[in-house]
Amino acid sequence: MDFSNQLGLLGSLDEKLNEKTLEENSSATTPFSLSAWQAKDVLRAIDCQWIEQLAQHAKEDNPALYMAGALCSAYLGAGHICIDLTILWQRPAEGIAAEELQTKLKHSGVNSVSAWCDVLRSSSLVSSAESVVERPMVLAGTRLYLYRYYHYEQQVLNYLKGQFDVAPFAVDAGLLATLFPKKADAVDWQKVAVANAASLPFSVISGGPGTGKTTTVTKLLALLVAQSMAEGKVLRIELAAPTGKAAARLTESISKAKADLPLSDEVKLAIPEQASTLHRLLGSDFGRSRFKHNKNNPLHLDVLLVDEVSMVDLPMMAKLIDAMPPHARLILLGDKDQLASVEAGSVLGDLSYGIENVYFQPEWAAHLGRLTGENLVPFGNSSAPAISRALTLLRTSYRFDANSGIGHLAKAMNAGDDQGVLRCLQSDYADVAWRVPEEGQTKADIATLAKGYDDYWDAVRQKLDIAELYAVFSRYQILTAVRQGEFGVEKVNAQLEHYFYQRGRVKDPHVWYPGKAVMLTRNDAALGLFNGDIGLCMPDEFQRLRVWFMQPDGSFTGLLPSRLSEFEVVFAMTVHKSQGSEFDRVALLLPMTPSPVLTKELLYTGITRAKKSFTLWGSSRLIRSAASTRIQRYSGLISELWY
Ligand SMILES: Nc1ncnc2c1ncn2[C@@H]1O[C@H](COP(=O)(O)OP(=O)(O)OP(=O)(O)O)[C@@H](O)[C@H]1O
Repeated sequence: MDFSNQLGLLGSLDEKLNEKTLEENSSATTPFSLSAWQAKDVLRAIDCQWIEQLAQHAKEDNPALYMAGALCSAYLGAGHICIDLTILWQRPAEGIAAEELQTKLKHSGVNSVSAWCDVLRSSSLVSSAESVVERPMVLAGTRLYLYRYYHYEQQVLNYLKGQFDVAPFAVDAGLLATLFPKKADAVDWQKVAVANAASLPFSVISGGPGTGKTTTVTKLLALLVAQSMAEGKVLRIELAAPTGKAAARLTESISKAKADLPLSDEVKLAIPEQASTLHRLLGSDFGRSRFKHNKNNPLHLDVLLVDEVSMVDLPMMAKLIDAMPPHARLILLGDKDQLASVEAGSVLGDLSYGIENVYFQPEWAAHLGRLTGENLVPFGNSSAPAISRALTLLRTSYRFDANSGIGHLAKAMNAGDDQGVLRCLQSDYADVAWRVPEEGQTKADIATLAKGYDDYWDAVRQKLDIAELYAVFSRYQILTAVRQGEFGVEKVNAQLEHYFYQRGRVKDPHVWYPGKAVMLTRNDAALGLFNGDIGLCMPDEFQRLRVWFMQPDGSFTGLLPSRLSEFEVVFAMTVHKSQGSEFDRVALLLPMTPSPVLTKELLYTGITRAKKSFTLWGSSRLIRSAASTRIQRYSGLISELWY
């Protein structure tokens, strides 16, 4: 979390408050002691620091304001865009009982949510959403935001609302029929998705693993390209994804899917394959949060396709939208059920909130029915909000058939069906296994887990070409749910390296060695590498060890290890870091003790990283509890778009 977001605004607040110095204000009594909540880990040091500074500047004796502000800051740290005072009143946070919060508020004269809102509205630190001015916080109804995040949310909402009234673009139904020649009995949602996205300036296509997202958007791009060619126009298309790995996968999938298109080579050639990271597309100057491309210097494109959108946080989405030229189309692709972004927001989840049940407004269902020849009347819903028009959900997985344990397990986990998950783990599926780790057995478990890397060590010994080695490495991955503790990523990596050392595969785990696998933990401006990029250490032709990174175009760059500053070993990685990647074989390790990070989204994301085999390591108690725990992130997007 970028704490400067909170503290940064104090700079401008400073000026507005007549350059009062901290010395002058040092007599200001901190109006409410936050230390009790900090001691319970409800607040972080940064939340308290921020509020104390605000209190010193504003000199308002207003505990109810500072309580709300501190919680707003803490919730942002946990990934929420705002807090809703109505919800907070009943359920403040883990570690604070509603009674405790309400008693504290009552002591400061606040007896209800509306009284709390009145107190906030009267403060010089809070702007009202009706007439926003630059103050540290904004109150919109009962939702309280830090100013910057309110602004990001408004940017996204204003963009979306601006797209809803655009008249649909013409779509060549004949071309659509060429691209989807077979008539299936059930609705062909891929065809509907293409017709929908081709009709609109903004669209979202969501689907689980193997539901044909890439196949579908490749056909969509083909349709757009062919239509433009027919009009004698050249379409500028850009492909992007949040991470280097996801961009490389998109490049690979699009180039494969293009080969099967039933269209001319001329059309195929005009569809780009090369995807870049969002940072690169927007012109990152790394350390800074500003990008080269923005409203004043928009991207030079007509169509932008962004994959793995579940990983895109609200600030990045706002910056992306800001850089879109007004005439361009934006197509978002992702799996709405995956873990939300590491940083604040759950943009794809919020946009797709009602996608499972709501479907299209009746006239839009009729429009798409005419284009596709599908009977979409049953999917018309007169109460569907405007956003529903932009969404299509792909429902059939072509990767996992009826016999696939991974498919069934993912489905049960996604539905939060804890009994179904256990039944699936106990069944005889060839592609799913379950192990319950026991205390004191870690050594044996690590040996079992390490066996998955046998192929990789063979490849290292044979000094395979780096591209082949990379491919072998990418087939197997150990995932962990947590960073610390038993079965946390740090300990597991150390234990694996030690095991490889004992087996003679690694001479000295404390120095660079052939086969060492690392993941960068920070963007590196000088090297043009990104957080999450994976490097494999192997000698070059002069027998000098280099760490090889795959570039988005599939080529490899070898760097001297001394040039890398922030990285970690990656024989195991967290599920968070695995988003955007897939592996043939996955072992997912749950911690030994309960953890708030164990949610159905985390396990679903871990399960769906596996293509051919999946082993879950964890107790039935923790698996059941995770299946029944959903991540919820507060924002105003759902209420503004869906109600
Ligand atoms: N309509 C279809 N009929 C048959 N096979 C299909 C269909 N659509 C996609 N496939 C196949 O299913 C597989 C997965 O498709 P694709 O890669 O497009 O899905 P995806 O949703 O992008 O997958 P991922 O989860 O890997 O991102 C591919 O082998 C593809 O050829």
